[in-house]
Amino acid sequence: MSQTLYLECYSGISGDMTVAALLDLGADQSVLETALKSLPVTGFDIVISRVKKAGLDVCDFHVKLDQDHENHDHDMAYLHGDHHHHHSDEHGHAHDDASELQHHEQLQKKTYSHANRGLLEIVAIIRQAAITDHAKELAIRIFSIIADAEAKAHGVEREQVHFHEVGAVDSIVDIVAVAVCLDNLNIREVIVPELYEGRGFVRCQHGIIPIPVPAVTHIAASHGLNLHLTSTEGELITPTGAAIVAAIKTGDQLPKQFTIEKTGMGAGKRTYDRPSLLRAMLITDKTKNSGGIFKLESNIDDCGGEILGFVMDRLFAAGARDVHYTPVYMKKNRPGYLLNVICKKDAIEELEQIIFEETTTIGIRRIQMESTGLRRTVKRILTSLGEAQVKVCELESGKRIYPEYASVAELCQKHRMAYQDAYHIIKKECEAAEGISQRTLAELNRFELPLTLGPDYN
Ligand SMILES: O=C([S-])c1cc(C(=O)S)c[n+]([C@@H]2O[C@H](COP(=O)(O)O)[C@@H](O)[C@H]2O)c1
Ligand code: NI
Repeated sequence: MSQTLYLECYSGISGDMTVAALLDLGADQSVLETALKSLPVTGFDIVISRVKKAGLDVCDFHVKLDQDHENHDHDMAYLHGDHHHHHSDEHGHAHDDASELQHHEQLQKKTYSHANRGLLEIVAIIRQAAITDHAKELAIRIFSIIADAEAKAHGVEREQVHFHEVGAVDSIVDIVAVAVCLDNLNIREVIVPELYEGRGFVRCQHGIIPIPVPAVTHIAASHGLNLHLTSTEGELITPTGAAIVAAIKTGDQLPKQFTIEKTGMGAGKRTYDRPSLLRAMLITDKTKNSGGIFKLESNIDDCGGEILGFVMDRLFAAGARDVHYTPVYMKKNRPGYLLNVICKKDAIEELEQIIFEETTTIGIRRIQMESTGLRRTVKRILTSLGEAQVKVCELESGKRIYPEYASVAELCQKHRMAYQDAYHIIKKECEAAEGISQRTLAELNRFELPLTLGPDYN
């Protein structure tokens, strides 16, 4: 069964935090390790461990790079210190013709080592990995979102974007790992209400850039992400984190009522004034699974009574909770009927097919509704007239018994009695069998009205 993931981003989000949170939620570590070994990329190793964050036991996913591939991603002095930039070149992102040629040569190779990759090379790397098509498609989607944001930030075409930090080995590993873990957990719905972000400036290979960094603002703008700015000094949302959310988010509203099946916590590497944590939860939407009901509606002015009677029977037989018609005056003053069908979500498809097949309608409206129901049990109780089927409903003030129509009608026929008489006997005897005693007037007085009614209450 597919699951709903809720990402709680109170300390922002990055690639490694997401992988760690998903592993903590139960993504298969050996599946991930096999997937990452199949990447045609050298110079890295992964370490999965437990660390403490604000005293909490949290999963950590670390991509260990060899010396040739090391960057400053987790070096707070480099990111936020005022020492001089390590790299003298503030390189742009556009390819010239020569580097374009070099790219295409490299696409032919089976392994890739340099850090300044373009989207085409990264896609080629992902395609060669031994991972599912769904995971490949997801990883490519995340990188494409980053490529579009980088293109906007640096004023170049998407194909000319040359990734630096975000195209380095650790980013490829993080993004492929996120895709493999989500696929492994069979997650199809993802709710991310908001992303908390810090403020100030951060150093990257181009120089010192404002927070949220441009790649993040472009991703947030193009994909409707809700940002929540805080007074924390520093970058809480990385471009990779924002792109992951943009690629997988299916909603930003948590259901009104849900249960938590599992929680996972992933550690971030950077230290700020708040613990660097990403909390992920697998949740079940209780409004969908229990009270979630729908009304199907259709106005019909050109369909005979026999057909409407017949379709009602078919709808009930196919699982409709209720079916009824309301007489209406439609356009051009035509008398017609409004067909109302109440049903559960999983019955919608079949019921709509029946309505289209049987009636002349060419459109059905669908409305999701909320409902409240009393707890009820259907019981068969032995009475002096025979066995009767009743519904026993529970209210705060006590139980109520409702004899079922078909059962009362059967006993009426058997004893040649009037319906009301049989109903009365069955109800009384079933109430006694269920221990429902006759209540006094004081017990029944729920509106706190005077017990002796005055002359105004005629
Ligand atoms: O590498 C590039 S081009 C780059 C661009 C930007 C822009 O916002 S533009 C920002 N950064 C910084 O790189 C690190 C790593 O990001 P990951 O997404 O790979 O974790 C981060 O601090 C970015 O702000 C790089
Ligand atoms: Ni950039």
